[in-house]
Amino acid sequence: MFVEPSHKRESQYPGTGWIEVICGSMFSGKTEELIRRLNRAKIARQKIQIFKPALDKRYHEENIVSHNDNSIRSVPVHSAFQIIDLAENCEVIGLDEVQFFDEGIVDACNKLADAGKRVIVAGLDMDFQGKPFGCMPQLMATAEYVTKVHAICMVCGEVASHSYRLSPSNERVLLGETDLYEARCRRCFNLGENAYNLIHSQP
Ligand SMILES: Nc1ncnc2c1ncn2[C@@H]1O[C@H](COP(=O)(O)OP(=O)(O)O)[C@@H](O)[C@H]1O
Ligand SMILES: Cc1cn([C@H]2C[C@H](O)[C@@H](COP(=O)(O)O)O2)c(=O)[nH]c1=O
Ligand SMILES: [Zn+2]
Repeated sequence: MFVEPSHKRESQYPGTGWIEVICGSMFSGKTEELIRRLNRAKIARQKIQIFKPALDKRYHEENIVSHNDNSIRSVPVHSAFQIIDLAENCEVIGLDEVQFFDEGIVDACNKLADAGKRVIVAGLDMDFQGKPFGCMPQLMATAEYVTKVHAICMVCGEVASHSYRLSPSNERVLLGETDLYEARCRRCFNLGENAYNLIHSQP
């Protein structure tokens, strides 16, 4: 479990912030982990602000909601630039679904961290094709802390790191939940649509 860096760090190096990345497949618990960290910052009476890309309106217009129905209030934003201004007066910034932000998000997160803020981002590390998703590689490279969380493979019950798309669409962005995606391990992801037959017919 991730434990926040000591407050001593802040007094040793005043004005130094940092970036935390929470990544993994769909259903791996990224949003739950983001909410957990932000709630702890709230308990510590830190000023927090949470953002999500405006395009993600699956569960709620404003709230960030996990597949487990945990939720926290957030501000939908259209571009990375908006975040710098909106986050000016807070100490801790949370971003969900960060893979959907434009490429300016990497600079924005680094500027905020340089300005002494704790920046916690959660996002898909891979798309439905198993390719690195948007800004995620750059964010992971420039973050101080990277946590990869895992789901359970819906086919075989192993640890899952991939998001398997159940529809034939090839668009990179296709919002959905269990209607369109399932978590899979590498083997079942590569087996594709035959995975259930192949895995469950083995002696
Ligand atoms: N295949 C799965 N593996 C693990 N958890 C799953 C799976 N399918 C549904 N869940 C639920 O999803 C929750 C995690 O939701 P969430 O934090 O929103 O994940 P993420 O943001 O990574 O998509 C789990 O606590 C569990 O209740
Ligand atoms: C793999 C993949 C996912 N998406 C969409 C599907 C969901 O709306 C979000 C991910 O949500 P979660 O909180 O991580 O479960 O992203 C997509 O548009 N393209 C993809 O390749
Ligand atoms: Zn599997």
